[in-house]
Amino acid sequence: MIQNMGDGDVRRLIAGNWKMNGLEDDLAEVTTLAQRLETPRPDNVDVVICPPATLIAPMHALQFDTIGLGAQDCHTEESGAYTGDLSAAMLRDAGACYCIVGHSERRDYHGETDEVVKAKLAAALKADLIPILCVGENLETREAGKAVDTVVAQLKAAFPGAGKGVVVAYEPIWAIGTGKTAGPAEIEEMHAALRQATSPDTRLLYGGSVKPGNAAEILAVSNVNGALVGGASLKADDFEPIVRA
Ligand SMILES: O=C(CO)COP(=O)(O)O
Repeated sequence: MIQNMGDGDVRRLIAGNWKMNGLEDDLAEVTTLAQRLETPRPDNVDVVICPPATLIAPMHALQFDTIGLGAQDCHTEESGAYTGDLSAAMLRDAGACYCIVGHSERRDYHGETDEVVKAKLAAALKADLIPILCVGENLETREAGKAVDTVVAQLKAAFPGAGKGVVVAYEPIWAIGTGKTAGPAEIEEMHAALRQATSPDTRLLYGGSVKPGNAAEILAVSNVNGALVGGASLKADDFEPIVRA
C-alpha cells in the first residue's frame, strides 16, 4: 500500500452531480434523502447535491441541515453580456456553497480548456464558493500509460495552490456513466500523485460509476476522501448507502 498521507485529518465529502436531470418534482427525492440522513446523522462527512441551477434556490428554501448545495459550472466573469450564463456570485446568491469546475462533460461538449477551467475556479473562489475541480484521463491516455502524468498536468494547470480550500475530483472519463470503475490500485496510484501535487488537507474525491455496491471499497483506498457521484445520486435509495459507506 502506498503510504496514507493525511487521510485521517481530512473531512470526507460525498457530492452528487445531478447533471441535466431534475425537475421540481425531484425535490421530494432530496427531501427523503435529507430526512434519512437525520437518523443517525453521519457527522464525519459533508453531503452536497449539485442539482441543475434551476433547483438551487428551491432546494435552498427547504433549509436542509444535512445537505449542502453546489452548482455544476459557473462563468469566468462576474457579470456582463453573456446570454444564458450564470456567474459564481449568482449561484452563491441562489444558495450554492460549492461549484464543480472542469467536469469532463464541460471540457468535451463546451470546449473548456485548462485556462478556462482555471479562470472559473478563480471566479468560484472569489464568490466564496468551494470549487470542486475535476480532472481525468480518457481511455486512450490510460492505455498509453500516460494517465498519471496527464491528470497531474491537468491539475497543475488549474490548481491555485494549497490552503485555498479547493476540492479535487479524479474522474476517469472512461468510468463516467459506463458502469466501469477504476480498480483500487489505479485509484490509489492516481490519488497518491494528486496528494503529492496538492496538500495533505486537500479533499480528493473519486468519481465514475460509484454505486452502493462499490462505494465502500473505493472509499477505503488511501487518499480517497470522498466521492463525486452522478447517476447514483439521483435516488435517495442509492445515494444514502454511498454516504453511509
Ligand atoms: O460524472 C460523474 C460525476 O460528476 C460520474 O457520473 P456517474 O456516477 O454516473 O458515472
